[in-house]
Amino acid sequence: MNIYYDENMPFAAEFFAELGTLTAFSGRCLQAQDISDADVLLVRSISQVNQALLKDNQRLRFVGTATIGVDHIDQAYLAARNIQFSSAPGCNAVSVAEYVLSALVVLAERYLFTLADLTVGIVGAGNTGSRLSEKLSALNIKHVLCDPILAQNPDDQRQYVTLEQALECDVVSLHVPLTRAGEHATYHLLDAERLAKLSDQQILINACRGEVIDNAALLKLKQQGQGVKLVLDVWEHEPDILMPLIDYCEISTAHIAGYSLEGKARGTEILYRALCKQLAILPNKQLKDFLPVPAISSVKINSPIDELLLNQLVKMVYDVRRDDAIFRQQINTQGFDYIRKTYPARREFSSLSVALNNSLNLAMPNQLGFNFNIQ
Ligand SMILES: NC(=O)C1=CN([C@@H]2O[C@H](COP(=O)(O)OP(=O)(O)OC[C@H]3O[C@@H](n4cnc5c(N)ncnc54)[C@H](O)[C@@H]3O)[C@@H](O)[C@H]2O)C=CC1
Ligand SMILES: O=C(O)C(=O)[C@H](O)COP(=O)(O)O
Repeated sequence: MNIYYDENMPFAAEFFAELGTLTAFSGRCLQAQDISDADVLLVRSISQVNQALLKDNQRLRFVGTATIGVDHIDQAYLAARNIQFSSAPGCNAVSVAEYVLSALVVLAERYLFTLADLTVGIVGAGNTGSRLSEKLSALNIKHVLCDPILAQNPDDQRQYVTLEQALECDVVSLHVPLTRAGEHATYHLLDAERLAKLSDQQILINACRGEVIDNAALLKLKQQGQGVKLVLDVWEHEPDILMPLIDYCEISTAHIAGYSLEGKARGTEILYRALCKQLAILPNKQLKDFLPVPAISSVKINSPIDELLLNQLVKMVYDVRRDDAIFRQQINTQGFDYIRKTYPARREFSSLSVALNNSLNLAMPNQLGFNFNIQ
């Protein structure tokens, strides 16, 4: 069985070598002739999987994308050809939530505000939005959810607000899929009219898909003095992004919000399990056997935990300023994809054990994700 996989898929060899002959490819420039003899194709978000890519292949049985987003996959075409498909729902949701939290911590320090005074509007309350909600709850940060699709689900007991209400919050964080049609289409959800209503007291974070914000309209508004503070991880037309927008960002990064090692590798693991199921074999490998020991795995806290201390912990595991600095330094010389391909290993909060003194700390903010324990 010929298995072709994106070279930017951690532990692909460890998971898949037993199942077939492996060939790695570079995702952005993948072409039909490269995969004409593939039985299994494993991609990431930068490969468009459609009729044009698959036209020379008559034997493909399985396509997997090690990502949450599926806007690069023509699922109707795969179904019409009876090719099994799997994505990796939720694989890097924690990573995205930790990116947003790190950005908020950095901006709180930059502008001297207290996170607990903020209200965050989470637009899209699926996996990434929900993980963010849990972490904000742990920090007592008020937040509201906007998700008109989940709001219709009688089994979902959460309270929802409208998009216009979410856009009035101190922080607006976008967590929707990119959809171009239908009642809840998200393409240019934040168009010129909605963007114009945001003020310089607000923070707008986009770590879902660039096309959810009209980037040209945003740039025009910024050039006219629009003050909203921007955190952009995703951009329209990646990798050929609207470069002048970078200078108007507080934090700008190269679509790496979901790039924790755990997040990327969970995507590989989910596809391994899906392929095993398709082949009717029992999976015998798991991610925890491959993840390296983190550089810093434990710390001890000797005072009561408060917001400042928690902010320090967040930055210790992931400080988004590093990614922002690399982006600004390398985007002109190396380009968008190079920054992503050479992304250093970044671990999730759960990789850090935090020992607390029980007599000083009555409650542990477990939902934040650190591995708290009492000593
Ligand atoms: N920057 C990055 O590295 C990453 C970006 N993403 C992007 O984030 C997106 C969201 O990820 P998940 O939360 O895991 O997906 P999900 O599918 O679990 O949740 C998305 C939620 O958005 C809601 N939604 C859809 N249209 C909406 C609208 N018009 N208004 C409000 N809510 C709407 C859906 O009902 C759903 O609950 C992905 O589709 C992907 O494009 C995901 C992972 C990493
Ligand atoms: O999971 C998603 O959806 C994402 O946006 C991924 O983090 C994108 O990573 P690549 O697939 O572009 O490496």
